[in-house]
Amino acid sequence: MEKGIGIAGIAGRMGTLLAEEVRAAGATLVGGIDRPDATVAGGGLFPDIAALAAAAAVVMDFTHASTVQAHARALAQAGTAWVLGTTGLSAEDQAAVAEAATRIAVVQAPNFSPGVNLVLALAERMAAALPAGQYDAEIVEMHHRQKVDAPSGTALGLGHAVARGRGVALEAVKESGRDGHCGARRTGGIGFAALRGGQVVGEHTLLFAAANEHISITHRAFDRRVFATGAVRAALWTHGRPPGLYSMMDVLGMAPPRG
Ligand SMILES: NC(=O)C1=CN([C@@H]2O[C@H](COP(=O)(O)OP(=O)(O)OC[C@H]3O[C@@H](n4cnc5c(N)ncnc54)[C@H](OP(=O)(O)O)[C@@H]3O)[C@@H](O)[C@H]2O)C=CC1
Ligand SMILES: O=C(O)C1=N[C@H](C(=O)O)C[C@H](O)C1
Repeated sequence: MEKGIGIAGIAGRMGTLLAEEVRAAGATLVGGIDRPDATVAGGGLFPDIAALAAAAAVVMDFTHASTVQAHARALAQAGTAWVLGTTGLSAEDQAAVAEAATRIAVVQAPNFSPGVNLVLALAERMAAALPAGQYDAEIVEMHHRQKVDAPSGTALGLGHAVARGRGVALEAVKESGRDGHCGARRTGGIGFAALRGGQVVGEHTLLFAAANEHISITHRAFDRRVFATGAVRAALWTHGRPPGLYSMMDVLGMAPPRG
């Protein structure tokens, strides 16, 4: 990779670790963008995403959903690959990601840990095997008090995996933020609950609750570094990759072959 790796959000919780992991992988860190007065450990602080995109072969992006549409345009224009970890995207943001992916390689994942991606694959298989009329699917997540979006991107990813397994669209069956007289649970609904507190790195449980048994699968991240090493792996994987919207499953070799 001639130009090296850039980081959007380089001074943030993830950005700081990403910079360390780029160096640990023996790759070149060109620098990143963040708030103008940010201190960056290694590489330069670029004035904006266009300048970073011009200098880097790939940008790892862990910022805020409000940046996504501008970053999509700048990276597509520069022909720079994009590893997108930011969560909380709107439908319009997601459309901008898909548009960029017609021109550049984009690896988008709500969670870059190998363990969560295995859980996502298992979730789809479990949902396909357990009748929706008997097994109520509930997704519970907990994160640190600073997290700004809910449910987490990973929780939504789990919801989509369950919905795929059941052959339905998540939007049609999602039950989020129950409060007050919300009525009885809908058959086939996929429920979400988000807890926030302390410095929890990220915990996700998918529960299938039937009348006579419960099955649950839980992932706990103890250190953000697990996301950072996965994202650097994804960034290196983009080298020479044709335009397209890829997932961490593609990077891990767990995705079904593309038709
Ligand atoms: N996919 C995955 O595996 C993971 C995804 N995430 C996601 O990554 C994102 C970031 O998380 P985290 O690192 O904890 O958050 P932080 O708030 O610690 O870091 C984000 C950084 O981006 C900066 N930033 C925000 N907007 C801009 C902008 N317009 N231009 C330049 N810099 C900007 C912030 O600056 P300022 O503080 O001034 O706003 C901050 O320094 C979240 O969406 C989170 O959900 C997190 C962990 C793993
Ligand atoms: O904001 C975080 O911290 C995390 N965000 C991601 C998400 O929304 O799923 C991944 C991880 O759980 C940490």
